[in-house]
Amino acid sequence: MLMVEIRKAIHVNEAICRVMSSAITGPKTYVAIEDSLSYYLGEDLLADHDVPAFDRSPYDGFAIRAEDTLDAGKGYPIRLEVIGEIGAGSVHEGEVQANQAVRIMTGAQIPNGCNAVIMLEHVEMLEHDWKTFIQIDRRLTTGENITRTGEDTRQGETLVKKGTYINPGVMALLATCGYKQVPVIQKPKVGIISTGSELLAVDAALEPGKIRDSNSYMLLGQIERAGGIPLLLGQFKDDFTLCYNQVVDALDKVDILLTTGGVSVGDYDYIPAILDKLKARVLFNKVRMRPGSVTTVAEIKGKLLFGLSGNPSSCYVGFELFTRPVIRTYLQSNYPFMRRVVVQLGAAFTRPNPFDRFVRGKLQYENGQTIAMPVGLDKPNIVTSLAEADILIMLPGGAEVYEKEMEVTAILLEDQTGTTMDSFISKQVIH
Ligand SMILES: Nc1nc2c(c(=O)[nH]1)N[C@H]1C(S)=C(S)[C@@H](COP(=O)(O)OP(=O)(O)OC[C@H]3O[C@@H](n4cnc5c(N)ncnc54)[C@H](O)[C@@H]3O)O[C@H]1N2
Ligand code: MOO
Ligand SMILES: [Mg+2]
Repeated sequence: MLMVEIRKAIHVNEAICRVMSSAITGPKTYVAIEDSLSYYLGEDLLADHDVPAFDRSPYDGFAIRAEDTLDAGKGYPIRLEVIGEIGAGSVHEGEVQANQAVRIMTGAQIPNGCNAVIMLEHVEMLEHDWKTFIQIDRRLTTGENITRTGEDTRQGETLVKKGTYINPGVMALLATCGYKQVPVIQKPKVGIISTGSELLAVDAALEPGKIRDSNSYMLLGQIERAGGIPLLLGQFKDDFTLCYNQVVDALDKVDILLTTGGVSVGDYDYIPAILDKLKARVLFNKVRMRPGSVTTVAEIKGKLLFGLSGNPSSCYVGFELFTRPVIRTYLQSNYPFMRRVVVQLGAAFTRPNPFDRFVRGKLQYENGQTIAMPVGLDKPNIVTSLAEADILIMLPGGAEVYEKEMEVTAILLEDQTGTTMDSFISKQVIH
């Protein structure tokens, strides 16, 4: 009689800890600033100069000396002679004297001698003896309407820390500080092998008993969202030698390897045997979670292989919980884990489950309240629910029944900010 292997299921937190203890960090490299979006910064970004580097005008108007306006008031305008004009990028030569003004545009350097700016709309202009004058009927204070040197930041300040996700705002700072080439952490190459004799290519017509391979493309998107470079290595039928050779071949080409399917206890589930033959160190092969309980992670010569389930929802959740933080660690992110929020559950879950559940859901905003609304059928083989999902609703296992409007924790899938492992794990209920 054949014996079915009984696997020891471990808690999700324990599984995360085991994976993270084998996660490695990637090397530093340089990319052109125009290509730097979504990389992680490889060095602290320091201000190479005061920003701005000179006092400048925030308005189109006139640079003046505040002391010349001491006697100005409603009905008692004072008059200044306009002795020049500068646009942004130009500098007024010489020193502005008493009762003189310079017409100035937004962003232009404040001329020497001036200490205030008055907006164009607040003066009256007049011509007299071929000269231009402005009339001002209010008193200005020293420093009024002047953007000060170093107001934004001071030279030497750390503007962005190493390990920060480069968003468009960080790109502005990189440009401000003159980074044509940006130090970043190299993105990991993450290989995808789909296994299953039932799998068809995406452009193939359906045949009896067959399905199109959707996990490959789902994982491709998940890898990119996590910050890795996906490599589609193909779909392979359930044949031990074929799959074994593909895995061996792939391990040479990638930093992290993902397989989908063939990881459970079925007759054609060859991933466990492949890991065995590779003499891989299996970190776990059963997790107390739904979906994704069959997720298997192993280490082979310093590389992690994620044996993700073939079931689409299980594959998706297994990736987000275990592979994503490994990719983010490779990228040297300071916050490799997904952030969570405490929200109201939008629909009841009355079927108790001994395993922790990660329900695909979306955030909704109703009457000032944030609601975690489950999307689609909550079964591992479901693919349609994934399109709408932007959160995983965590429902800790046990005898509990989850009523609508109860407070639950939702993991944010689209958020790039992230959090630390300690903070991610401490928010989960430990059994
Ligand atoms: N006797 C038991 N049977 C099963 C168990 C168990 O503990 N004992 N676990 C179940 C759970 S839970 C899951 S999840 C699945 C895991 O199956 P595998 O990871 O071995 O995956 P496959 O058997 O290859 O396929 C499962 C399912 O997913 C479809 N699939 C596979 N690859 C793809 C793909 N690339 N794109 C779309 N869909 C895919 C496949 O056709 C199957 O329907 O095992 C349960 N069984
Ligand atoms: O591994 Mo299965 O995904 O628990 O659903
Ligand atoms: Mg199977």
